[in-house]
Amino acid sequence: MSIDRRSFADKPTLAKELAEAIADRIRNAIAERGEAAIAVSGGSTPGKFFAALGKMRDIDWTKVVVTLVDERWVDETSDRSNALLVNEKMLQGPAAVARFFPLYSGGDEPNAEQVAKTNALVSTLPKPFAAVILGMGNDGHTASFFPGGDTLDEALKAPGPTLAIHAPGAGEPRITFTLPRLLETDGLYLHIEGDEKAAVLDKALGDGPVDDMPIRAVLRSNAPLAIYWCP
Ligand SMILES: O=C1O[C@H](COP(=O)(O)O)[C@@H](O)[C@H](O)[C@H]1O
Repeated sequence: MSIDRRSFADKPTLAKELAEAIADRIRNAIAERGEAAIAVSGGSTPGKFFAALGKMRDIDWTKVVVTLVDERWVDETSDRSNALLVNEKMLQGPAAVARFFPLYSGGDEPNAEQVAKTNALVSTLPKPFAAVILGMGNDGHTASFFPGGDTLDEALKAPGPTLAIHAPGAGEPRITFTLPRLLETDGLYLHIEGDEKAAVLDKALGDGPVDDMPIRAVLRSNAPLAIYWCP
């Protein structure tokens, strides 16, 4: 386990520093492989980071593909849609020319047919990811690896690329990249804010079952992880 835990004074500073780190990853991937794919989280935390990254002019956004680590099974008109957040906050200005691969593929339920559609799309992503930016809920979930998830075990072990998951704390049905697929990345980041999340992280770093706090599967993987936190 190699964890680099970084603290920043406030949210704008964290957003700027994280955006610069991800921009470096994107530029390096483009220089090495001609294109870059990043997978970002949704929820309430990443808005400022998305805005800071999307404003960067020294990235060739025509060579960038953005996708989500996970999605609520709602269409993009819903204010619960992670895709809506990415489109409104990041894919504006210079970043508007980037391609976006959504995980939601239609209908009320991520059934086998819908997940197959999403998998067909995300299987065309450049590999590895240039960067994967995870978030974390106060229940210790990350991506849509929720405690009590009906496919949690598979989500943490299967090659994927994505699968459907339902959990009591998840609200809607979900689709999520699997952990092995997310670990195929040049850089792995965890972005959390606030004292409550710092306490959840401290707890997750201690002993205990992965099923109780699925973020532990990330923390206990061999992948180098940079944690970005601010109050
Ligand atoms: O539902 C989700 O929650 C997590 C954490 O979100 P936050 O609101 O506590 O920042 C997020 O990382 C994930 O992508 C999202 O689908």
